[in-house]
Amino acid sequence: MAAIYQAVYRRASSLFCRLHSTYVRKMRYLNELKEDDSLCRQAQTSGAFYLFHNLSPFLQQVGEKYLVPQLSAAEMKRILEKFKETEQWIEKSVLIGCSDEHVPHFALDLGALEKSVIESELKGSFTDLRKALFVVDGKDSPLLASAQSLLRWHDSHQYCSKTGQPTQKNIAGSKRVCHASGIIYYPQMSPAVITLVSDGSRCLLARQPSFPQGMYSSLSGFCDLGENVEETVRREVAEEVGLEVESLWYSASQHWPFPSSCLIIACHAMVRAQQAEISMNSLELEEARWFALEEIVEGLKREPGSSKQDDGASRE
Ligand SMILES: NC(=O)c1ccc[n+]([C@@H]2O[C@H](COP(=O)([O-])OP(=O)(O)OC[C@H]3O[C@@H](n4cnc5c(N)ncnc54)[C@H](O)[C@@H]3O)[C@@H](O)[C@H]2O)c1
Ligand SMILES: [Mg+2]
Repeated sequence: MAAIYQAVYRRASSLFCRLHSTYVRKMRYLNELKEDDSLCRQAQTSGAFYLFHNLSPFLQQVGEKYLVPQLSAAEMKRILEKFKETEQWIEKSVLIGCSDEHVPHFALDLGALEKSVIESELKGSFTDLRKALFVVDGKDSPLLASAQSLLRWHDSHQYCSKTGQPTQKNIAGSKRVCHASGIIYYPQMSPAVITLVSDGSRCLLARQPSFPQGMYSSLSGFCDLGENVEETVRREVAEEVGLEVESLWYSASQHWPFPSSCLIIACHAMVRAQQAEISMNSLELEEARWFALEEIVEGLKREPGSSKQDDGASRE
């Protein structure tokens, strides 16, 4: 009987593997880790850890490259022992993904421990996220951005906004609960739009006062409560440059960690060439003007950092 059961089980598991792609199995596994504290606690013992210090990610320079190292649970234990800290620290970490082989990835902020000791122990440095995003491999950027956003959210949601009592995170860090009121808090992000406005032959770019010298960007703005994406694009273009959008369409979207977690929705918008006179809102913008295609092509040829203040430090 047991042999039949085993055969049926093996057949069912191989069917599951064949029916579901690596991606589907990975997403289901991550979802299980978020829902099941004991499974996630177990996963931490074999996980890989990305380190942060006061929200700055840990990088290692190898030759010209900047790597984002993953530490094993054993290496984490060794580092924490240096500080006479217990492994309980590991429970402060948050789940940020997993490999195709289901090795779970966690992020942990060691901001309460001496930065220089960790840096010299691990031969690397904690680097401001804006600078890190300019130097790491492109595939690591989304990971650093979303890990920092999640760590930032936990750091600023330690207390229930209704009762004032401490909130507790689940092991994965996908939510926090106030046990006094039963309120569950989920990580938040703010939707925002970024819009390339065109009059058919030129496109409109602008500068905020905080931008590094020489940097222009398309218009952006946060969605107001109750607005859809189209309404936000029309309002922001009207508010910032005094133009009426005639038509618009969605282009792409990405998570953006500044000033804190945003979902940036990129759109194209057209205005009538006959009504393209800019009336800039100088409370928000320092400069806004139309650019011809040749100017954009020329500008894109410039190396990042070629202007004196362009270190990305004040970039939005
Ligand atoms: N990638 C880029 O080139 C680029 C360029 C510009 C802006 N951005 C991003 O676009 C987003 C919108 O930026 P913006 O400055 O144009 O917005 P904005 O035009 O809506 O103006 C910012 C102001 O909106 C208010 N605001 C409303 N909701 C807010 C929220 N959830 N968070 C913070 N402020 C809020 C604040 O008063 C803030 O000063 C930001 O995340 C910014 O970092 C990206
Ligand atoms: Mg704006």
